[in-house]
Amino acid sequence: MAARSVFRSGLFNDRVAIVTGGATGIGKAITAELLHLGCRVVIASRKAERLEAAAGELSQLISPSSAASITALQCNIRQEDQVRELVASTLRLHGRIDYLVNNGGGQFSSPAANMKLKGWNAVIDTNLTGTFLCCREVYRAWMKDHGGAIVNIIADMWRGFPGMAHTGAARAAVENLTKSLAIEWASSGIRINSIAPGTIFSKTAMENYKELGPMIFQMAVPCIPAKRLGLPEEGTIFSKTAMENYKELGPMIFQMAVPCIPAKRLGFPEEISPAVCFLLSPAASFISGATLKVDAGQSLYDSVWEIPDHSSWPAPPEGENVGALRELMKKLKHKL
Ligand SMILES: CCCCC/C=C/C(=O)SCCNC(=O)CCNC(=O)[C@H](O)C(C)(C)COP(=O)(O)OP(=O)(O)OC[C@H]1O[C@@H](n2cnc3c(N)ncnc32)[C@H](O)[C@@H]1OP(=O)(O)O
Ligand SMILES: NC(=O)C1=CN([C@@H]2O[C@H](COP(=O)(O)OP(=O)(O)OC[C@H]3O[C@@H](n4cnc5c(N)ncnc54)[C@H](OP(=O)(O)O)[C@@H]3O)[C@@H](O)[C@H]2O)C=CC1
Repeated sequence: MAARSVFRSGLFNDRVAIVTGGATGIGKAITAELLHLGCRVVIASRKAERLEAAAGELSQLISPSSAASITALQCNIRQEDQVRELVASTLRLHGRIDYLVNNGGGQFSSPAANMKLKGWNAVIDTNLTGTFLCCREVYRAWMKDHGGAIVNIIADMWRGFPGMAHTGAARAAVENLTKSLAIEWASSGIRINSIAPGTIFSKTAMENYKELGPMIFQMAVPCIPAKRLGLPEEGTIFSKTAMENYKELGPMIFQMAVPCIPAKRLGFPEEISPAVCFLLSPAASFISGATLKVDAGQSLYDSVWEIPDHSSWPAPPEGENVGALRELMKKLKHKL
């Protein structure tokens, strides 16, 4: 991974950052750019092996004359004691914490009606409670008395998040948490902002959705007049083996988002990290409680969620306008 940055090298010399989820995807790009700018970075997530491998790889990017360093610390942000230990270890190691990037998180894709409480809780605990715990611990242990800057990575949930309702709810809550903390902690000199990425491609993000291939069958249901999948004995599509064949197609859901992105391409982690560095930097010294959408306008445009044709909606109230429309439709039908 080659780190590049539009910012002045040495901008973050002697600064210390914690980046959760800093070993993969967007987090890895953020870590690489912070290192390039001279920062001492602690990356934290659950999978120790992956953390160590990323730390080894990213340390190769640090030039011998740089003040930068990278340390991997295992931490499940859902666990209060582990978050406390992450913050304490960082302070033991570096003696300060200037920046926190709450990037660790994620979800699975599922219609809300099918979600188990355990799955709902896993996503809320990770994205909302995990972010809260990290913010609270760095505040209590360091930033309360010394100030600092925090960036929370959220998501494009502005029109809800159909198919991932749990993460939509959690990210909207983090956006609101960002505003509350911006006010509560202003007097400590803490700035806190959010970044809402559009659809960002990375190998690890893609792998998270590999089980979605079989969903392609379910997605076809609205288009089938019988409103259910056919069975093999009916000579139609659904069978276990047919489904197995589509296992590889899950990651295609990233590609399926492209028509809904005004840029007509996916975003990449290296297009999120400059926005994070900007919000951490002195260039953003008057910005707090804000959310920066980094989505090429995706949130203003189209949705991948298809609503099948239906007639389930309650009828409109009878009156002259409904009557007029009915007459018009009758006439049009007659003409056609
Ligand atoms: C396609 C375009 C997407 C655009 C937007 C993209 C956004 C992104 O965020 S991409 C980044 C993707 N990366 C990740 O999501 C990585 C982190 N994610 C996770 O670790 C998991 O998704 C997690 C948040 C659910 C946590 O997993 P884990 O720690 O393994 O949780 P548990 O084993 O405790 O499972 C709890 C519970 O959750 C339910 N569940 C988990 N996975 C699924 C699934 N694929 N389908 C349905 N339900 C799932 C399930 O109930 C689990 O419990 P059990 O029932 O006992 O298995
Ligand atoms: N890619 C996209 O299109 C978008 C991504 N996002 C968000 O951006 C962030 C980064 O995602 P991205 O890089 O794409 O995907 P990745 O799957 O590569 O990154 C998710 C990271 O979060 C870490 N993580 C997950 N759960 C925990 C936990 N309980 N404790 C500590 N770390 C955890 C993972 O590490 P480990 O498994 O080792 O714990 C992993 O490093 C996530 O919050 C994601 O939801 C938001 C909008 C769009």
